[in-house]
Amino acid sequence: MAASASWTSLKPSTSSGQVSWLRHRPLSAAFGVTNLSLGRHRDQPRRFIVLSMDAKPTILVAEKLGEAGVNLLKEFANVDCSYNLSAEELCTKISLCDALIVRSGTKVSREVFESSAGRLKVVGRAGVGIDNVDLAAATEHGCLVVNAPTANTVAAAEHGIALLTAMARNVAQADASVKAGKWQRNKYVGVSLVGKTLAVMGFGKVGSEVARRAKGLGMHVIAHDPYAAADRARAIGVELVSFDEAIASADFISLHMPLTAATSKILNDDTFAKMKKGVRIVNVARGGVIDEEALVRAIDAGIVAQAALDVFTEEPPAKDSKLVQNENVIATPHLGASTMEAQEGVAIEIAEAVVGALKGELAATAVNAPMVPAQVLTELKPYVALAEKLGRLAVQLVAGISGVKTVKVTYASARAPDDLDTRLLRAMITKGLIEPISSAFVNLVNADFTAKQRGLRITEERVTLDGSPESPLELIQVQIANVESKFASAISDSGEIKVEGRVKDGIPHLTKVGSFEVDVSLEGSIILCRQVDQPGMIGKVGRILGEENINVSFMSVGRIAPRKQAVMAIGVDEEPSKQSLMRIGEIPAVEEFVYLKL
Ligand SMILES: NC(=O)c1ccc[n+]([C@@H]2O[C@H](COP(=O)([O-])OP(=O)(O)OC[C@H]3O[C@@H](n4cnc5c(N)ncnc54)[C@H](O)[C@@H]3O)[C@@H](O)[C@H]2O)c1
Ligand SMILES: O=C(O)[C@H](O)COP(=O)(O)O
Repeated sequence: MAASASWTSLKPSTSSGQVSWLRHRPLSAAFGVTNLSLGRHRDQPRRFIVLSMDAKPTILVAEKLGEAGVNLLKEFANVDCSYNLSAEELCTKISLCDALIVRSGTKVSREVFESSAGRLKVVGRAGVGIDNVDLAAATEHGCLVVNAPTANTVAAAEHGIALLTAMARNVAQADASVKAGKWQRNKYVGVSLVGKTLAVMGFGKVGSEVARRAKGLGMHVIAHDPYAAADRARAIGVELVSFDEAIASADFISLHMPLTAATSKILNDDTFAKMKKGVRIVNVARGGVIDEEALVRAIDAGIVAQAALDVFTEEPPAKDSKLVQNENVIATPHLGASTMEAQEGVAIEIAEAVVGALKGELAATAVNAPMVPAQVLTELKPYVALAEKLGRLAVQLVAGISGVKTVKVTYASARAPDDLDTRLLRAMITKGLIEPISSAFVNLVNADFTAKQRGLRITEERVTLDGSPESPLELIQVQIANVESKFASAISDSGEIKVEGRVKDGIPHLTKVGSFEVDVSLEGSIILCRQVDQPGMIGKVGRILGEENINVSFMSVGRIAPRKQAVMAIGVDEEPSKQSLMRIGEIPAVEEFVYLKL
């Protein structure tokens, strides 16, 4: 990563040693949006992705969404409800959209992200499953993916139970028979559920609700989920067992895991062969977790007595699908989430998530970024700002020709290590490090990816302090190794550029530069001066700035010893002119200085 292209570095000759300053390119270019709003009162929420309030974003709703959700979106954005778009039409439209909302019927492929040319900032999945969204491509394009993970849980669980009971009592087949004018009471004798073993595969939100309801029907419920907590299962009277034990002992198997590389075709010829003869299968998860051809074979072989399917590998399945046409199979057209209540809930949940994300709030339902619970976020907010600003300062201290490759971040906290999630802080430091020197748009979603792509290695260290863990962090330190600095005093005794900051009264402060203690609030911009400590320096610098009507927000001097070298940190609200900066550099006692834009 070369720290040069976007800065103007001037080096006027002075009698007092090296003088240099850096001019930062406009932030709006880094964000790739127009009218970026940087002005922020300290009480305003910290924004992560900032879109101008006067440029209304455009949201494409590509599948039917509950009215309440659409109305919420319309309060904030231009909403384009265009359903049944072809892949080409979606790719064409997407370059004009800031957000896209889909259900399970739209493939949000890599081409969609590429076609958006960076404009698409959020994909909202109005439901749970995100297997129709190319998450890797979204992350690489810095596009946040949010879903609505809770609003349809009960609906899906109820549909699972509906299929379970309907299958056991041949409801669908018997109904069709009666409508065909028949009265086949002997043909449609069913099986009872009470006392039977149900294996719930995937003990997440839907799976656990199915388990709870099945217990109410008098079933013996076991579950398999490699990631579920045994005590959560035990609490509702469910035993967690291995995959093989689950499928071998079940009379009924209900699938509730996501479709992933590991779960794809998890029910196949081999696994069907291990099941009890006459097992009955319910699938309201994803069609792809079953090898559908193997299921037909297992039904034909009498291993599987019946299957009740809401989801299919291809949706809709082929009209002549052997599976769907099998008389021992009942099928519904992906109706798990389709209740009035669930759809209203999902629509509101996704509309709020998408609008929040477009406003720059951190999403609680982010799929490709760490979820930060609101409470944690509130607590971390000033540290998030501190982290970005330290990154921004540190990289501006690097001399133009040096390449930033290794950054070490140290967090000092009295909290236990697992009580402080630093992913958000690391992402913001990365953003601060990369954005001033590139055209990259860095956010919580793509921070790690962008750093890796640029060969930037960020290591983190935790220092556990004694004392009260009331505040999450005592200080953050950012060190850049193996570089030269525009401001030699920023190099610590161990040879790295080092900046350190703390939060004081909710405001981020720079508290150390190199080996010098300073104290300046990280607002506006900063001038760092190394000088010979002597009376009148603050006055001299203050007068130069005052003559240009530059407001000084903070000044602090950190020195080795009286009358020896000192570093003066001056916070300014406005950008001083080159002439004023040159005049500061020409003050005889000033040995070096740097102007840093936050
Ligand atoms: N048919 C519908 O309309 C409908 C509605 C809602 C949800 N769903 C689908 O149901 C599934 C579950 O949804 P959820 O909200 O309960 O999700 P969830 O994330 O809460 O639960 C999924 C569970 O599966 C577990 N799991 C992951 N890999 C596993 C594996 N190899 N073996 C066993 N368990 C594994 C996870 O640990 C997790 O506990 C998803 O596929 C979702 O898309 C379908
Ligand atoms: O994953 C889900 O939420 C369900 O499969 C529902 O999908 P749908 O929104 O397309 O009904």
